Amino acid sequence: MATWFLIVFVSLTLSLFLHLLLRRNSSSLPLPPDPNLFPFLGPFRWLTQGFGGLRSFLRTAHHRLGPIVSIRISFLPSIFVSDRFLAHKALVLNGAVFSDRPPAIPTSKIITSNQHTISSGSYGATWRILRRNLTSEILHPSRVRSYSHARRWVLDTLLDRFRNGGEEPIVVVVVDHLRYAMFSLLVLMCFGDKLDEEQIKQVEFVQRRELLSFPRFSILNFFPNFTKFFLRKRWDEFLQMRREQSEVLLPLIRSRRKIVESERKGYVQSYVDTLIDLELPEEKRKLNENEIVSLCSEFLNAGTDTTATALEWIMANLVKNPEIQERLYDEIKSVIGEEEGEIEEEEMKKMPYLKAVVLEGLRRHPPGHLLLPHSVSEDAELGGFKVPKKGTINFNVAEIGRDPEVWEEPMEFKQERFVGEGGEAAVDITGSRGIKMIPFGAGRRICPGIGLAMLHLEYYVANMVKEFEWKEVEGDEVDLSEKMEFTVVMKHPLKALAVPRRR
Ligand code: HEM
Repeated sequence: MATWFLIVFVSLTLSLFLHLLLRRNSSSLPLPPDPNLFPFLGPFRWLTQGFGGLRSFLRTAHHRLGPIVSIRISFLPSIFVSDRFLAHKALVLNGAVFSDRPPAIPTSKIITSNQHTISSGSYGATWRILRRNLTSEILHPSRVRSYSHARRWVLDTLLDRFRNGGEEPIVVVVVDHLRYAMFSLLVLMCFGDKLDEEQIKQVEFVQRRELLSFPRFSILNFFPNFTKFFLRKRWDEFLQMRREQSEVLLPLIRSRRKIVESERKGYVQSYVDTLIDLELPEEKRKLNENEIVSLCSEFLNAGTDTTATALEWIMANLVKNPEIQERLYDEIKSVIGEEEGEIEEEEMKKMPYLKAVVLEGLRRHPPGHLLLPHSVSEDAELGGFKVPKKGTINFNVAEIGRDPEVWEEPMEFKQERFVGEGGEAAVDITGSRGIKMIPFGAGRRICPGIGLAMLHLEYYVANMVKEFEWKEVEGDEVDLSEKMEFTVVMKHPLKALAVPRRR
């Protein structure tokens, strides 16, 4: 008895001692270096230049101070990491601590219905149930297969637009069509029914307006009590935008609710259907309509802009490098011949060159140059520095994918990196075995849409190249300069001549 007591006593004392020691250690560590001499004033310089300003500011800061820096925008530091080993250590090896999200700023609170979305939710039971619902009910491979008719419908519309009713080649602003196509597809997956062009355009309008207005409304979050008084008009404008979004999405949600409640059998399940009956475990209640609007909005934004942006970058590189496009077309012909009709998903599995082109597109031009902000659930250590609880930490996706230590000539588009032995198989795009590129993030917060996104990218690139030869337009040559919107887009949108392969 006395021995047992002694063992328990010693173990408890030891763990208490270790706990205190670790606490002391992590809290006595310094914060990562701050490039600003005057912490709060410095960021104003790049805030006035938008996200593009932040990017060049970070590049200089990392160059000067190393792969982990901190910047003070509010009272808690924002930490930025550009090193792949540190990213792996935090996101994968220490995922339980590094997977939280910071508390929402006032405008995000409204957009996310108080953090009741997957991307904004704190790391806990509500986030888990929302994420599991999306992955198991909508993004599961068998469910994704059931949407193949929708992908084909959208492809036909897209190709018709490129043909523009005739056989003569036309010049197209590619991204406009790609964006509309991705909206048509995601709106269908979200609300179940094929909507007409007018309705899809309405959804696209309210969603894009929300995405593009982030910089305009971000000022409202600095001292909101003050801005509610002095910037009242801008607050009204912001709230009006949210109301108009609800006016477009709510009728679609309500009509779906009727279908679910009438227990009609035999229809393909949509995302809204899965949300209607979902129970929130912590609050022991179902989602309200406002929360369903936020979740639908998240689904649409997450799956459209990112994919359309990546598609545009890939097509731009195929236009700029006709020899890569021709090799891709040769691969397509070798698998399916020159017959009419779409390339089916099964056939894409026999196209390694296609996959290599898509991966190189994501490496060289990741749609997001940073992840969404992460936060730690307790004080933590990274790279010898302290990461304080509730501070934000983010990872530089673009710098990691362009690291010259890993990628030879990183700014060149070289799809052969991913071909053959030591190629694609050697790069684990999920980052779980080690990070070389993280266009979808890594660890517990990794993009749950990774499978769907890869499918959409491969499917639309392959079918667009099968139907058309994409050529540079004289006077409108491909320019790979970047511009920061919600994602990092082409500063000069791709214009290309779509020449039908069969007339
Ligand atoms: C090329 C297309 C896409 C890219 C490059 C992309 C990239 C990303 C990235 C970088 C993150 C942040 C990860 C982090 O914070 O650690 C993310 C999160 C997320 N993505 Fe995607 N994504 C794409 C497509 C999609 C699609 C098709 C969907 C679903 C329809 C989707 C749904 C989400 C959601 C819900 C989150 C939040 C995850 C969480 O916080 O747990 N994404 N995505």
